[in-house]
Amino acid sequence: MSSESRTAVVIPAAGRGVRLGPGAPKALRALNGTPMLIHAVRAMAESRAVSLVVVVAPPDGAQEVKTLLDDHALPDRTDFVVVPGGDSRQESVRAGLDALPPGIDIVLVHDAARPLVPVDTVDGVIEAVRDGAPAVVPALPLADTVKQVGPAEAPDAPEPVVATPERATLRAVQTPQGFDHATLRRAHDTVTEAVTDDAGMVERLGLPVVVVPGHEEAFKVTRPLDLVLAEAVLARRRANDGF
Ligand SMILES: Nc1ccn([C@@H]2O[C@H](COP(=O)(O)OP(=O)(O)OP(=O)(O)O)[C@@H](O)[C@H]2O)c(=O)n1
Ligand SMILES: C[C@](O)(CO)[C@H](O)COP(=O)(O)O
Repeated sequence: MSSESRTAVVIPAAGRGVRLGPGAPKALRALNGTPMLIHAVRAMAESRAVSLVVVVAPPDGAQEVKTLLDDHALPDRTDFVVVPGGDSRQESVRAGLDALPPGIDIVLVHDAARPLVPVDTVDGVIEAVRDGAPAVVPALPLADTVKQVGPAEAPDAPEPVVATPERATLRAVQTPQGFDHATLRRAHDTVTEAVTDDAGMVERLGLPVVVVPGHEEAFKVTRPLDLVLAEAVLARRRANDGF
């Protein structure tokens, strides 16, 4: 695929953010006074390769999201579309794919909940798809040892550990994940099992998925402490911009 290939991003932003606790839908909560979704949209539109961003809004929040995008400065070279999402991330991504116009060669899928991904990570994913990989995930090695557990023998009993996977072979996967458009479309048209990421659907087609370096700042805002970390990262960026 050449550097002329047209790249779009689907941003699933329709989740509630239950693990973050009560409040507005997660993507609409503020970081340094700006909705998380706007940070995520800016992070993706910062890549010069991205010409279209499809935001998948909470089912009852599409108009609110359109207004948000209108009210915040975004690059002129990028087009924006907003569609309502579904009950699961997988359904929301599919709604975003359905909104893509003809002529898109590369599709990135990026969580609104990863608002601080650096543009170099985005461009690294795009480059790997351009180089011929049908599916690309940014990922980091694990810091913790991971245990596989079995079912507890009683509701109050502790879970038994059944295995310790070799940590050196494990990676924590982030977004944006990048795809040849036809491959991702086929995956969403074919795979019916519930999966937690889009690359997992391509794996089920038997096609290769490759890893490129992720970034610590591409972490997912999932629990309350992640908000503290995100604010700290933004404060550090502001301080660095001051020099
Ligand atoms: N029905 C859904 C569920 C999730 N997402 C999006 O998928 C991304 C990753 O999901 P996650 O972090 O799990 O978000 P939530 O589902 O909102 O979190 P929780 O499970 O805590 O409710 C988020 O940008 C979220 O908005 C979505 O578009 N549609
Ligand atoms: C897509 C993802 O962010 C990759 O790590 C992750 O799988 C989303 O999972 P969640 O269950 O929606 O938090």
